[in-house]
Amino acid sequence: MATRPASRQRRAARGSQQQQVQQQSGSPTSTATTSSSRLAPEMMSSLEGPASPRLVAGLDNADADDDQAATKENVTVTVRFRPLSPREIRQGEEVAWYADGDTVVRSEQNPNVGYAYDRVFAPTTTTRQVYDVAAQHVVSGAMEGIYGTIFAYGVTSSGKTHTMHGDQRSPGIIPLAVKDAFSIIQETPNREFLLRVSYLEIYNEVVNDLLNPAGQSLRIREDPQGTFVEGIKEEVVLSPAHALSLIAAGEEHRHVGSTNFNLLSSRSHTIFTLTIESSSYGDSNEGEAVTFSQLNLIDLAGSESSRAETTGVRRKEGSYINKSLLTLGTVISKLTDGKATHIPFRDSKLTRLLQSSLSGQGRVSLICTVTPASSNSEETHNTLKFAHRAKRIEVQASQNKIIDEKSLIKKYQNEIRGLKEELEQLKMGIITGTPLKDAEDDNMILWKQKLEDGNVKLQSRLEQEEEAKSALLARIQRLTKLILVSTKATPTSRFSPHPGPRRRHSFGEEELAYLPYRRRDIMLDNESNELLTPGEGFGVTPEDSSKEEKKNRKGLLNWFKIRKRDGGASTLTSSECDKSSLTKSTAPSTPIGESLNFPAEPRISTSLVNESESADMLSIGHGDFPSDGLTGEEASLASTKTIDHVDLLREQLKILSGEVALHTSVLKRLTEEAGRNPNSEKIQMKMKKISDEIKAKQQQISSLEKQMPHSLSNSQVKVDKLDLSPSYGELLEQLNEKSFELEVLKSCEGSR
Ligand SMILES: Nc1ncnc2c1ncn2[C@@H]1O[C@H](COP(=O)(O)OP(=O)(O)OP(=O)(O)O)[C@@H](O)[C@H]1O
Repeated sequence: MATRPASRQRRAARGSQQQQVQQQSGSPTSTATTSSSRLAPEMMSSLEGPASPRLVAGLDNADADDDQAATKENVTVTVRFRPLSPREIRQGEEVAWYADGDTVVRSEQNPNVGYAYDRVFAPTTTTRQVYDVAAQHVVSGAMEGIYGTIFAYGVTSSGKTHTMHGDQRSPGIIPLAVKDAFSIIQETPNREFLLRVSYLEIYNEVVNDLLNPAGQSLRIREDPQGTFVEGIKEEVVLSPAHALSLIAAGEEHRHVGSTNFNLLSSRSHTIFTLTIESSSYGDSNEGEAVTFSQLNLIDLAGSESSRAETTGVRRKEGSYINKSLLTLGTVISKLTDGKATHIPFRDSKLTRLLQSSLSGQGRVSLICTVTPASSNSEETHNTLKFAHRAKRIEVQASQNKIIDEKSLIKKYQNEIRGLKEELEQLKMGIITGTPLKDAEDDNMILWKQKLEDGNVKLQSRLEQEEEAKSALLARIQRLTKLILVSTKATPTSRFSPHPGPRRRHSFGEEELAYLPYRRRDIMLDNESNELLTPGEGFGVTPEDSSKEEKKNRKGLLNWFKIRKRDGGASTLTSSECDKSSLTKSTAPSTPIGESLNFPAEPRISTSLVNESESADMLSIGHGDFPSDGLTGEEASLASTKTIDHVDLLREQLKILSGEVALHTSVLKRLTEEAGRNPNSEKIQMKMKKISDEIKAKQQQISSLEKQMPHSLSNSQVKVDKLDLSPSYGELLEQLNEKSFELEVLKSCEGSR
């Protein structure tokens, strides 16, 4: 008996070699290749491939009609088999369903029962391959303004979280999509982008904000653009590592628990949303509508049979999960039966939030995860029927444009434009409406008088001008860096209607730190058994991947850190911004940067720095600032420096908090591992190392926090010391703006 499940399991693993396997089993379908004609007619669905990525309205010549243009597509439906788990094999489970070729799932018991989909992935398929077929076109569409939704559906323990989040060896659809989004920006030099993320869970029919623990029981509201969650926190993201660190922080708050079937079972549905705005690059975008879309990446909780849990909290969770999934099923049935007059979207939070996607706005990809195991045969059959129905949903892939006031990128672009004009005026000395020439004449007299008196007021005024210019530059630079552009120097092409060469992603260690090293280690078996599938290699050779790994060893988080320091350093120079002081900037300047005669930062880069450099950055502290008893010039420069320093401190705090979240997440996983392997010294050592790192980072956080008010009050004192004219006072007020992050947050919330 022990060998039978293994041979069955191998059969499921060899979808493409099914002919040979079926001959072994003597199955009546042994001569069949992937043929839909053998399927019961009512069970066949279209065998066409997944919707191809198409640009609906080319941005080059988009006019009002083009904007409305839409292409009808069907939801992309794929089925992913996971391998039998060691436990299932030990228990003598047999294969009940298997992949018959690339597009058909067939029942082992009744070979006439089969279902066809856009693609069926055998257990050996890597998540990278799943991504290429089931997700890439949705992600690239979203970057072009077409709403996109990708979700994993299946019974508990069938592999949804493995598919959507993955592990460090095999990152899931979410990290791959995040990485892809940033690669697309890099490959699109003619446009500028603003990306923000939100992350929520629906737990027991309550919507919680995973990025903000205070955001519990949020309300779902509607506006002409569709449903949205009121008060959800949105964060502008600057790099893949930044976005992934937010997911890591969010995962800390997600509800998971162990069930009879899965040690780490998701007890809530999660929706990770990437909001993408873009407009053409440069100053010519004034008045142009902004391309806007959202990409929803959804990890559903798994439906559970009554044998899963019979008591307590898990049972209650299970019934909420089942109810919302049932509503999802009903909604999909009604959407596809053509006669339904009422679609019960409002019957569950999940369907309410998915309403726009399911009613046809944008691309949808449904990845159904299934286990071949015979004990789950009935549940798998239900999943297959659900997937089959969903295939009939029609969606419209149309590009979305929005008007100014809804757009955050527009808000920033306008503000940058305004500040640049102000800066020009300041340079020409006309900012207060008092011609500088007159002022200069006055000042010449004053100058003589002051010289005679030994007063250096003019000097001070020149310094104030410099300071005001620096402040404007700093503000422009801070806003500019939120808008992402490619570092490629020459804009060559607009969005290409044809997909470009396939992007291959490699991740830095820290980017995936929130994921378990190898999720399969924590299956219910309490043993470190391998599932019978080879490790995933992302379609690259081990050699390639080890090279890539080395190249990215430090991950993009470090790039993010050093970039901040570059940004800080540049604002510390004079308004003329001596380029030689910024030789670290490896990428070409953006036009905005050039026109302002200061080097813009490389906003997408994989430049690597080592830990000691980031430690350097953290050591920028009081020592860098002039002590009391400064000359006017020193005080003036110091106030600018101090304000920039406060910004820098805030960003360092943000980065450190992200790192603490990542480390805490790793520690949590290690603790669970230690519970299962109490004698493993290696795990204990790792845990100690991680806790030490958390402590060290927490100390850094508290020392930075102590510096914050000190820096601010220092700055205030120094600014007060200067005898400021009202116009300079106004400009300096900008230096003392409220927290930059708070402002961004407010804008994000206000933009809904
Ligand atoms: N394709 C796969 N290849 C290898 N291992 C897999 C695969 N799919 C799932 N697994 C393993 O099976 C176990 C259960 O998977 P996972 O937690 O992703 O299921 P789930 O559907 O998200 O469950 P739940 O609904 O209970 O959260 C995990 O240990 C996971 O690593």
